Amino acid sequence: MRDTFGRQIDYLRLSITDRCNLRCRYCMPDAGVPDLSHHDILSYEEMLRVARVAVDMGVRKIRVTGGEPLVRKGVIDFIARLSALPGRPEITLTTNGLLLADYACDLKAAGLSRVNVSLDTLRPERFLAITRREGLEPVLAGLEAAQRHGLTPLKINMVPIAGVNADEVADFARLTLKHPWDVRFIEFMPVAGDLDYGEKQRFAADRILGALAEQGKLEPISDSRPGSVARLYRYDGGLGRIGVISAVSRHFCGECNRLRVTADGRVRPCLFSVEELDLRTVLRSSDDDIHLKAVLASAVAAKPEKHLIGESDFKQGPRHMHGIGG
Ligand SMILES: Nc1nc2c(ncn2[C@@H]2O[C@H](COP(=O)(O)OP(=O)(O)OP(=O)(O)O)[C@@H](O)[C@H]2O)c(=O)[nH]1
Ligand SMILES: C[S@@+](CC[C@H](N)C(=O)[O-])C[C@H]1O[C@@H](n2cnc3c(N)ncnc32)[C@H](O)[C@@H]1O
Ligand code: SF4
Ligand code: SF4
Repeated sequence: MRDTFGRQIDYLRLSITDRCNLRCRYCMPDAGVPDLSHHDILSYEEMLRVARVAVDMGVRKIRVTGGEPLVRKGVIDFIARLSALPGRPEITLTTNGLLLADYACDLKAAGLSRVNVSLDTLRPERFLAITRREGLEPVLAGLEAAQRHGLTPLKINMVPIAGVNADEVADFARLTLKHPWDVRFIEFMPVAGDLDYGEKQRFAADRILGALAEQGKLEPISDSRPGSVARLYRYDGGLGRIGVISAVSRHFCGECNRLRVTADGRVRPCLFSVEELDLRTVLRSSDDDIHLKAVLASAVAAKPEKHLIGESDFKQGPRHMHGIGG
């Protein structure tokens, strides 16, 4: 699939739930999310059909996300069926890691290739302040389990916020000296307007790089994979790599290779789309895949050249990140 700007779209981000066992302040309201009825959420059967058709149209990588994907019942079996699809797409997962120690072995056996784990602090009291829940220890155990079971290369995603956790950038970066992990720092993105951190607390890539440089000399690494969102570096002697995902200050939209499907069956041409396409109605009204293909092709055709953050016509959509999947 090629979009109108010549970009090859071969990466599907599939959100399997909008619910979560954490309440990160920049992602989800304190009260959680209103219950969607069983009927509103795509069944695994429906998602497998979407995935099969997308693979048929050229998708090579599927990322399972959420909300927290590991809280949806039956996720292991779903991943096993995804990874067995004709065309054998690469199946990856983005998780907060809380349940990873319990699931890592089964995820690997189900055919999952690797995991990206979101973690914003290495300090227990801050973990509670940021996520409104306890849980640092299980996440750290989850990282070790994922490494042990070969869900690698393991990536950690950290969103630094000034005055909250940005002073831990160097501590996170130092993890790469001892572990073969990619530690990636992500700029906060204004997806929906009413969450906890404001514009003043953004910690942009230049500040991240400044904090990293204080630790030692960063060697840039070139990443030839198309569609990679991070600029990569390494410290001398480090086992792992350091990434900076400058989604706002220096976007990577020219390399965009992705489509998103939400748990309630909408396709989003862009992470920041205000308009979505309704896949669910089409899924439920016809068994002929031709209609499904047409919706996916329309979403690809509707991909914008780039996001408009910082420009006068940028509009925030109604969905929070937990309803999109990152
Ligand atoms: N602006 C923007 N940010 C993205 C996009 N895709 C992922 N991100 C952000 O990058 C961060 C890391 O995303 P992940 O879920 O780990 O996925 P990924 O970076 O595509 O994963 P890899 O396959 O390991 O490269 C998250 O905060 C996402 O919201 C995108 O298309 N646009
Ligand atoms: C929405 S979560 C879904 C998967 C899983 N629950 C997790 O936390 O990894 C995916 C990613 O989005 C990131 N994220 C959420 N809100 C964000 C925001 N406003 N700006 C930047 N990243 C955000 C999280 O840090 C996480 O890495
Ligand atoms: S970032 Fe992930 S873990 Fe945190 S509230 Fe959002 S969905 Fe849940
Ligand atoms: S912001 Fe939109 S166009 Fe840019 S990389 Fe992300 S999804 Fe693609």
